[in-house]
Amino acid sequence: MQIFLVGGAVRDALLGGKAYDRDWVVVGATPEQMLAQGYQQVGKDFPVFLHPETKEEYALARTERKAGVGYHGFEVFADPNVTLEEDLIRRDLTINAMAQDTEGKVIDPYSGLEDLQNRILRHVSDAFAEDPLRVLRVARFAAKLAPYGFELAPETQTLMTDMVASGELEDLTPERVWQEVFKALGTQKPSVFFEVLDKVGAVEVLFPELYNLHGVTQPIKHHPEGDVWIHTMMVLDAAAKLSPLEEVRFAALVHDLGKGITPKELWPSHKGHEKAGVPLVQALGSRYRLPKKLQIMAEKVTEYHGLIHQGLNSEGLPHLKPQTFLKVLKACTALKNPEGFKDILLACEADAKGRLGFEEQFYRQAPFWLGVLDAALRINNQEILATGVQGAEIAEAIEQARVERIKAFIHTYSSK
Ligand SMILES: Nc1ccn([C@@H]2O[C@H](COP(=O)(O)OP(=O)(O)OP(=O)(O)O)[C@@H](O)[C@H]2O)c(=O)n1
Repeated sequence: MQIFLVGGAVRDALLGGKAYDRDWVVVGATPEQMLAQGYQQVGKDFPVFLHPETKEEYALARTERKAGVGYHGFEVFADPNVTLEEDLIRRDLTINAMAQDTEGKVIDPYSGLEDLQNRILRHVSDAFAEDPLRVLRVARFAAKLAPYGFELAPETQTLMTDMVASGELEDLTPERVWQEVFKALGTQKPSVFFEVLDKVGAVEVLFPELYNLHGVTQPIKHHPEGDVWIHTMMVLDAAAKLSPLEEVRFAALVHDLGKGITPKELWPSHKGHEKAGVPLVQALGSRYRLPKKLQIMAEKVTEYHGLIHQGLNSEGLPHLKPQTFLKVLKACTALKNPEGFKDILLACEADAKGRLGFEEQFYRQAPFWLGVLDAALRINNQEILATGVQGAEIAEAIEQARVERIKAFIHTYSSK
């Protein structure tokens, strides 16, 4: 029986990076023989085993993974009927189809090293087409490896385009699709993921709401670079620079979906696109069964980013009524979760970075909104109760006091 390190761990080590997962493949042993040698089977339908010496590390790794620290466990895949070369040829990309023996020697029957050095994402064989998820995996690797500048091999791009055209992506479970999207959102340049998917026709199939943003124009003064799709990709990458949270990045991705359905007579201002976008974000969220936290932030940013940008006008002066400021804060649950509101502001800052001439303005906008929030939160309940109000009137009095505090803050701010 021989054991080889395979996949991402070999690839990332050769790239000089750090690997979290370590996958091994065993050649020449049956599951029974592995069990007899002390390996522990962890997968029911698929032969996945735990190395006898790594049980503790595995247990620790599972806790670490839960805490989001990373994963250093060992998983051993074994199929007694295949050789190492047969195993590797069934893998997705040549850079993922290298193995390393226990002495550290690299086994590379499909020129993965050459592709790694030339920064090429190339499929190993026709077996690539057996799993349509690989279309998303390749896009995700392009995003993950973007700092190294990887390109898609033309033949791989053609195969991916054919796979998309055949309609098989529609059979993927929402969970598998979302898992890839989520990982891609975590990369330094998530736009690469969507650009690659778009190139092979997969955005139209999987995210028609995003696809609709192509060719939709906006005011040229702020968007000399192009349409809402390009703006969205810029905003997404800006969000990735501003926040490690997938919630913020996803909100940035979907914040302008409404522009894809605004009637042409409302171009390029797209008045009302914020509200119009909310049902689209909801539909996308339920299609992929997105986590609630992520979904809620995306809906809030979509609905309120326009108003948040109008907190201060272009001269830097407060621009909304105190009641409207309070309405936005309440709708964004900022009064209950001030830290969460900061994340909403980050998504709006990313939006400003995707518009020429807005970034500077936003640097004043965010602290201003936090000032408004602080004013709204500075309510002394005792003071309110001392006025003698009772029952339902208490809530009204608190509301009124909040409006007054915001008014006072706006006044001080404007007279500075
Ligand atoms: N649909 C899939 C899933 C996995 N693999 C193979 O299984 C390995 C391990 O898969 P995974 O852990 O998902 O990816 P990694 O390459 O380890 O990369 P990362 O950890 O960055 O996701 C891959 O390298 C690849 O060889 C594959 O060919 N096709």
